[in-house]
Amino acid sequence: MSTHISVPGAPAGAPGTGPRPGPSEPPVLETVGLTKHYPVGSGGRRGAVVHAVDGVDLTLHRGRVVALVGESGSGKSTIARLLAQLQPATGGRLMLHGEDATARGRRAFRRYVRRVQMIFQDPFGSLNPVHPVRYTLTRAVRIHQGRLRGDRLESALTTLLERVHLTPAERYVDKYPHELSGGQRQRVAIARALAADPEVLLADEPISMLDVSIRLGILNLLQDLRDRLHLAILYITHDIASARYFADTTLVMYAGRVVETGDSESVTQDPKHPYTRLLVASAPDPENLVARDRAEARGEPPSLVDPPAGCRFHPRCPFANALCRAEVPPLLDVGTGPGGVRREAACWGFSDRDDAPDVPEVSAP
Ligand SMILES: Nc1ncnc2c1ncn2[C@@H]1O[C@H](COP(=O)(O)OP(=O)(O)OP(=O)(O)O)[C@@H](O)[C@H]1O
Repeated sequence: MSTHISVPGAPAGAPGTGPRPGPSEPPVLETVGLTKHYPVGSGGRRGAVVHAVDGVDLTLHRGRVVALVGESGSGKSTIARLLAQLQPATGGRLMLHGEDATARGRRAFRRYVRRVQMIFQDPFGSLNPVHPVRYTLTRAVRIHQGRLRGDRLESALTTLLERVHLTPAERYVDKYPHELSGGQRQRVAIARALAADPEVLLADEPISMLDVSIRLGILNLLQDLRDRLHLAILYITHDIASARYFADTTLVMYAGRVVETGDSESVTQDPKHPYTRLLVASAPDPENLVARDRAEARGEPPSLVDPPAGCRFHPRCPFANALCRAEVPPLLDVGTGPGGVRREAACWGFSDRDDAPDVPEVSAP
C-alpha cells in the first residue's frame, strides 16, 4: 500500500539528468511474460482472480536504473514482490544471468536473496524499533558475510554506514530507529541491504514516505550506489517526474500491463501512449524543486477482476475505437531515444493497421 506522494522534480542540468549510454552487458535480472493473478477472497466468485500483473517483460542491467511508474493498483509492488521471490508468479519466467532463477527450497532462496535485495517504502516499519543500528547491521553482516567479530565486524559496520553516507559511523551505530530521521532510517535500511553485496536492488517507493526536503538526498545516494557498486536498481514510483531525474529507462504500467517503455527522458518529455500523456500532464512541474502534491490522473483505473477487453486503458482513452475495445495492443516500436534505447508503446494508434485509431502526436508541455 502506498501513500499519495509529492515529488522532487529535477532542475534542468541537475546531477543525474541527461541520457547515459545504453547497457553494454547482458541483463542481470530479466522477466519474460511475468504474470500474477490473485484469487479473489472468500465470498467472491468461484475461480475469479485479480489480474495484478499480466505478461511483463523487464530487464535490469548492472549500473543502470529502471523506473516502474504507474497509479496505485497498477501492479508495481506485485512485480517487486515477484522479483524478490516473496510470492510465486502465476506465469512467465524469471532469470538471473540468463538462467531460471525460481528458487525451490530455502537454500536456493537464500542464495538468490544475496544477489537481489529489496528496500521498502516505510523505513520505520522495516527497522525493528527495539534494536539499535548495530544489531540490525550485525545481523545482516553475519547472515551474508559470516560470523565476523571484533575489529573485523566493527570495520564491516563502518564500511556499510559510510557507503550510505552516515558518517562518522560511530555517531550512528548505537542509535535506535526513533533517534534517527526518516531519511537516516532509510539509509540504514539501504545499508542493511548492501550487507549482502547484492547485484540488484529493488526499491519500492523508497522516498514516498520521507519528508520532501530529504527525498532528493536518498535518490542521489542510490545514484551514487548505482555507479560505485555497479548496482542494477528497480525504482518503483507513482511519480513520473522523479523517474525522469533518476532512472535511465522508464516502464509505465497501467492495470497490470506495461503500456510504454523507453529512455526516461523521451518517455517523460515526449510520451507516446495516451495514458503516459495523462500521467505526465498531471505530474508537478518537473523544473520545480519545491514539490507539491501530485494530482491523480483523471478517471478511474478499471476493475482488475473483470478487466476491460482489448486495451485496458480504452474506457479512459479519448482516441479509443472498436479495435482498442476488441484486441490487446502489443508493445509497438515508436522509435529510438538518445543512446539508441528502443521506445515502445502498447497503443494501436502506432500500428499501421487500417482499423487503427487516430492518436495525434503531442509532446509533453
Ligand atoms: N495479496 C493480494 N491478494 C489479492 N489482491 C492483491 C494482493 N496484492 C495485491 N493485490 C491487488 O493487485 C493489484 C496490484 O496491486 P499492487 O500493490 O501491485 O499495485 P501498486 O501499483 O504497487 O499500487 P500501490 O502503489 O498502491 O502499492 C491491486 O488491485 C491490488 O488490490
